[in-house]
Amino acid sequence: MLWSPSAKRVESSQLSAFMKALNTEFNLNLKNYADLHAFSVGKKDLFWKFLISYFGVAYEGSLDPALLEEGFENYTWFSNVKINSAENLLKNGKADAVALNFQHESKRTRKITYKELRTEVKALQTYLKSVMKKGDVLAAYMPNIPETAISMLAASSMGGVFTSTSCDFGIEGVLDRFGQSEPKVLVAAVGYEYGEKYFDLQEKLAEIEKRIPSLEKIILVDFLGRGYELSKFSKAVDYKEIIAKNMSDDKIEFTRVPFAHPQYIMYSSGTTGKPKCIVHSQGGTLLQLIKEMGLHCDMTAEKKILYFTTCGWMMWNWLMGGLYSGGTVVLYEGSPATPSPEYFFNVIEREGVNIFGTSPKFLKALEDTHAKFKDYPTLETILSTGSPLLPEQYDFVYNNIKKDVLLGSISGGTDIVSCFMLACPILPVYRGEIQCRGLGMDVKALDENGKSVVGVEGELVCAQTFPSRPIYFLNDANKEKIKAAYFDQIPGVWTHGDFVKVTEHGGVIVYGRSDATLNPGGVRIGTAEIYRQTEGLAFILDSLCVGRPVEGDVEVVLFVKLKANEELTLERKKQIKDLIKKNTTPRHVPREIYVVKDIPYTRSGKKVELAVARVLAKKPVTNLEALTNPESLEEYYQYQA
Ligand SMILES: CC(=O)CC(=O)O
Repeated sequence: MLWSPSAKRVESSQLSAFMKALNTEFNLNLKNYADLHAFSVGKKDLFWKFLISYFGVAYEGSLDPALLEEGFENYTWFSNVKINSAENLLKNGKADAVALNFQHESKRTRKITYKELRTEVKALQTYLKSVMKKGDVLAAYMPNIPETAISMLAASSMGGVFTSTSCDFGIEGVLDRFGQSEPKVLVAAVGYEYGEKYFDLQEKLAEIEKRIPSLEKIILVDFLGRGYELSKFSKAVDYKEIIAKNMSDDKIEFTRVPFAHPQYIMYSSGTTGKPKCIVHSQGGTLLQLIKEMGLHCDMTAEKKILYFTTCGWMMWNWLMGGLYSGGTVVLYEGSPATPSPEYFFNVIEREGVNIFGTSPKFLKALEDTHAKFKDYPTLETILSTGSPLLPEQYDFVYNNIKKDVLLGSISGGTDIVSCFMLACPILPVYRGEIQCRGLGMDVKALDENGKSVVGVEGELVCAQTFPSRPIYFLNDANKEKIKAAYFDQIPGVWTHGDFVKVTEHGGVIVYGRSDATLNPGGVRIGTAEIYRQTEGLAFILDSLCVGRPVEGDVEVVLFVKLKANEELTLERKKQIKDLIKKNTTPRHVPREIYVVKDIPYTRSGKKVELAVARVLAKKPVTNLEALTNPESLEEYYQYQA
């Protein structure tokens, strides 16, 4: 065990208070997290209904029945409820409490109180009502700045649907996404800065305006004040101007919509075709995020949460859930390494961040740059997601960043705009293990016979339906795409595509994507098992491991990116192989180890093993726009089977 919460932290947590209240309400005797989790999945209808009343969610209609059908065939949660997610996200913050604290790499900042936020959302909503109606889509091609959150809240407040990509997407990537979701309104930054470099987006935007026929208006945001030429566009209006014109003291009108009304369109980052458009509900997303923020992250009105994310990653949508608490959401825009990782941590110190979210990739970069850390008195929780957090990274955080901190690896994704496994303020942290399975999420590891197993690797499934499952996919009238994505593999359950182990502590270890598992000699090996070994080596900067088909079998091939001025000598190859053999099994040992200049990553920071595996297996790779560095794939072609 690396850390355990103090008695005070356990007692003062919202999760403990929630469990107590649940015991009183239903005359139960739940004593610990395992009991609470068992209740939440055993009596899921009572659990979700209680969550709604406990957290004071605003809605109209009847909570009965919580669910019309068991199973995953149809979305039938709270079919008699009408709700508005923006109304809920904006209702709890005190007028003068800071809702959004914007921090830019250039040291620009802006703090917006809940009162100011409501006023700006109202102003934008007034304008949007002249262009779009309930059910229409507003797309954002935006950095992580307050205007993006305001656009989401304004669209949601009137029953609009919100979708976003980050500004580093190229034209084709934007068209692949918004071309499918068909927005009426596009909110777009005219430029942004990253790593002290300015990226002017005007040319790209002019092209996008021409190529998305559904667009009726483009709202241009010049948040850096660099100026732009409105005449380059035929449908553009200026964000600041429309806000100034529509300012009023009137309250926002919230359109309550059916619980299963669409809220977000998200995009899969597959490498085998156009991204799939995953549609999430207003009610399901809201409930899930209230649960995760309130119970699992212990976010309150007094706290500040910063998750380092772009608007092209679901963690942005997740972060917006922090507003429900009435606390502060800190938006960080720019490169976390500009001017230095230390500067980024200064933000945590200076702004008094309590919950900080990052990724294993950033933690590794911090380790590699030997960043210096100070004391972060307010920091109580560090979250990490994007890929499995390796055991050595737990050591790094506790030895270098802070000793008394809850290190919560969390895992789920775009498909559920939330998590299956996550942090828990009343449980200890074990090295390399995600603390718990989420409340209301009937998560299991199934072996090859479909049996739920503990202590051995299996396929991650969710055995029962949950409110934040997608309502549908776009362009999927016969539900073929959604079935193929989650329900075809193992009948009756949600198969997530992760290869995991449920531990004896009730925690979970993720070994990688199950479609990227290596199968040499028929034995399933998660890629994270290999990275655990390679990425601790001082000469390796990064690595990627895939299976290469050979004569009816698969051989393990390892690609390594070396640190500057390092070499992969024969001794070092042997060292890698010996280490893998010693700490895993002989089957894990790579047949070949190749040095590459770069490892391909998605824009949300995931290694794209599947794309490399397809290259090696001579299969086509598409949707390259999902990658930050698609050119890196070139050098892998020489290693084809
Ligand atoms: C919560 C997550 O699972 C985020 C991700 O890895 O995309």
